[in-house]
Amino acid sequence: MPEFSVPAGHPILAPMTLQVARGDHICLLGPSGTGKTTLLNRLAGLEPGQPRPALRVGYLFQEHRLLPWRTLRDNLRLVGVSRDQVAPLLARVGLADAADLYPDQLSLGMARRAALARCLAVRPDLLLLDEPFASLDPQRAVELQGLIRELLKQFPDMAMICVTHEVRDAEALANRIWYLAGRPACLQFDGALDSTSACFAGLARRLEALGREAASPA
Ligand SMILES: Nc1ncnc2c1ncn2[C@@H]1O[C@H](COP(=O)(O)OP(=O)(O)OP(=O)(O)O)[C@@H](O)[C@H]1O
Repeated sequence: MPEFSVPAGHPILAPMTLQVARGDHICLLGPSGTGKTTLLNRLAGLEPGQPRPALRVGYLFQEHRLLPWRTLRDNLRLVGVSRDQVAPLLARVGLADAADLYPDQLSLGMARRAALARCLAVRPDLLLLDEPFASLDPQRAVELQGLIRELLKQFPDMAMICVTHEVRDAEALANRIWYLAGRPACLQFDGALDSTSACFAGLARRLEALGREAASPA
């Protein structure tokens, strides 16, 4: 995977160079408003003046961003999914019967899964998820988490970076944690996640302490 960098002079992010390996499953945590979405945009090559990234990126935005006047089938066809592949792709995300529905006919959870299908359509090297569980009821959130875990198993070379506010999401999905904080924001923690409960509890306490430090005046 190529190196990612943030140049000096960025309005909210400190200069940094980030290495992401194939198959990395990273959860990106940090206080609200720190710049987590901005960092994802940077990684996706969406900031003004950035060149196209040298890898395929699937980006699940906070909103589904499907075209509301097109069916799911057409939304997928427009990103290059062949006629034959629409049904299998929708089946992968549990929407086998939804090809002819419009985005407005979907629940929030279904729309997010449809958007996830569109991300997968580009066969991404890097999957970016921006708060995928936000606003879902606990049952739907657990279902989506299970689906994402399954997809990560099916695509072992794909790297994932998932923004979340819940340390528990990291426990379920990640093998690595980034903690972004400060102004300008930088990665104050980048480490492997050992999901044994003792280590995990220690990590959660450490991230909480980093959050308190970041929030306290200098
Ligand atoms: N180019 C820019 N110039 C100035 N400010 C910016 C720029 N890009 C983003 N911001 C501001 O930086 C802040 C951080 O935004 P961002 O959405 O990335 O944070 P976040 O950590 O994802 O927040 P949340 O957890 O609440 O979703 C916001 O107030 C945003 O308006």
